[in-house]
Amino acid sequence: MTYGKDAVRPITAPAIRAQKGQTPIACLTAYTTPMAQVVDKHCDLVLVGDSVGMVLHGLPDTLGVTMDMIIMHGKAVRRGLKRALMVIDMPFGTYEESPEIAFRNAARLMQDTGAGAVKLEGGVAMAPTIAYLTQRAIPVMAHIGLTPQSVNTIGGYKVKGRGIEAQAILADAQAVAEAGAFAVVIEKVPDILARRITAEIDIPTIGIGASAACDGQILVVDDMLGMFAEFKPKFVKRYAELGTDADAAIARYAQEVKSRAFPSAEHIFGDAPASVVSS
Ligand SMILES: Nc1nc(=O)c2c([nH]1)NC[C@@H]1CN(c3ccc(C(=O)N[C@@H](CCC(=O)O)C(=O)O)cc3)CN21
Ligand SMILES: CC(C)C(=O)C(=O)O
Ligand SMILES: [Mg+2]
Repeated sequence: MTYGKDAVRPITAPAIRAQKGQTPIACLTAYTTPMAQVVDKHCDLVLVGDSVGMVLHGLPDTLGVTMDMIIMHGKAVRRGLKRALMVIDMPFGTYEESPEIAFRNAARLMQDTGAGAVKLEGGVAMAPTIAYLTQRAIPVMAHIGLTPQSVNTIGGYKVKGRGIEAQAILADAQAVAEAGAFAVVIEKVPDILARRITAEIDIPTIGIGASAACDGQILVVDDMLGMFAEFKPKFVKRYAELGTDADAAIARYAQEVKSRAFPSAEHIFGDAPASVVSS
């Protein structure tokens, strides 16, 4: 191991921040080593999202995701990365209470997984926490608009920032930029609002269901690969249909086992000594 060198991915939080107004920032989630390896080849930023709870653990929302759960996936992702910045979501309940508690948990996430930054949900209300962390060596990505950990107070995963609510979302964007976030995810808001925010703040905006004008885009990798079959929000573009492919492959396998078509000669080992097999 090269001292000091292998620890930092070539793409750092300040490098992402410097992409503002330059070429768009390509981001995806990953939760496992093999997926992280593929995303690392092509994307600038890999998010270990708390969506892992819904996508891989069958939870109904992201609120049940724990530190231990996200740390396990973070360690796996870290092993697959050579280049991209690794960002890890702070789970619900691990940062809202106070900046001090947020620091304790963010430091643990970075120490245990090797992530280069954390992400947390919230705008104006979380600005003091974002400032506290960034002033203490923890790069923070903010997340505004639709914040899935607030599903119970919002009452669903609807578009945010239509009508007068747009003012509050713009204030959130300005607050997190002012507090020192190196980038901000903007989820499920009208195109015109995401455009205006992107034009008005000096940190990169990363859109998900937001606008092509954002400084970057993010999706849940399982969604864009069509692996998470039942989840089809408007903002997800399907670049593959791996869920359908898996269904067909597994159906064929089960049928071939039952008909003894599998395994065939090419999958079995020959030449046991006659003394063993004859009786
Ligand atoms: N697989 C997956 N992809 C995601 O993008 C994602 C997660 N999981 N889990 C965490 C959050 C939750 N997110 C969500 C969840 C639902 C919708 C959504 O559009 N749901 C409904 C509409 C609901 C409504 O309008 O009230 C839909 O039509 O799909 C959007 C983002 C985004 N994040
Ligand atoms: C959808 C992205 C932005 C996220 O927060 C997650 O995957 O948890
Ligand atoms: Mg998340």
